[in-house]
Amino acid sequence: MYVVIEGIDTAGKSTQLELLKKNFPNAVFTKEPGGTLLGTKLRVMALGGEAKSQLAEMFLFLADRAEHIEEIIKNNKDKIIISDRSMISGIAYANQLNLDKLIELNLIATQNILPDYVILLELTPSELKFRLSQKQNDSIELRGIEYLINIQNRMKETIQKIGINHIFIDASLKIEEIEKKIEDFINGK
Ligand SMILES: Nc1ncnc2c1ncn2[C@@H]1O[C@H](COP(=O)(O)OP(=O)(O)O)[C@@H](O)[C@H]1O
Ligand SMILES: Cc1cn([C@H]2C[C@H](O)[C@@H](COP(=O)(O)OP(=O)(O)O)O2)c(=O)[nH]c1=O
Repeated sequence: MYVVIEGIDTAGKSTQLELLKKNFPNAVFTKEPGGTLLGTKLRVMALGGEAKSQLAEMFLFLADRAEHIEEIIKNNKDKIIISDRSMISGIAYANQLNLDKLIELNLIATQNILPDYVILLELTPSELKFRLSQKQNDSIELRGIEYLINIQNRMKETIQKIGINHIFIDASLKIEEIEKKIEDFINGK
């Protein structure tokens, strides 16, 4: 079972993943970008803001995704896999091509493998503004509130368009409330 946690930067993914590690001790925890050896190198390049071309940046993430599917997802298909981000981020953050083309490119990278369940943590603009003000931002986060809310909308549109089993959770709820919703969703309650 391949489960992914999605959400724009600061939505609370890492916070919930720490709790999931306690609640699902036998699951395989992974992430994009950077879930493999090659991926750790691609991650540094992708997040460093070095690429002048947005297309080049997108292909770094796609290369990371292709390696991640081959090495982590296919090799653990009998276990519960819980991943921090997925092709949903890949499609939503690469907004220079249309959605159909991006889905096609991402399905090439994933060998047509889709997540079984997607959990999207959803932020309001004001909560996003507050959370970004509380931390040092990387090159993508520096693009701003409107940019990230637009990405969040694209995440929702992508999840609905592909038709993956999903739950959208208000990221401003209490940490424990979110934890409970995620656990119930994964356990099929
Ligand atoms: N439900 C919540 N309510 C309020 N603050 C939260 C909540 N979840 C996470 N945070 C805080 O928001 C910030 C970003 O959370 P984090 O888990 O690092 O997000 P992400 O991994 O999605 O970037 C952290 O300071 C974290 O403590
Ligand atoms: C997976 C993926 C992530 N990204 C972006 C989203 C994030 O800004 C960054 C990944 O960083 P991440 O480690 O998920 O950041 P955080 O913990 O701050 O949420 O890369 C893309 O632009 N394309 C992609 O395909």
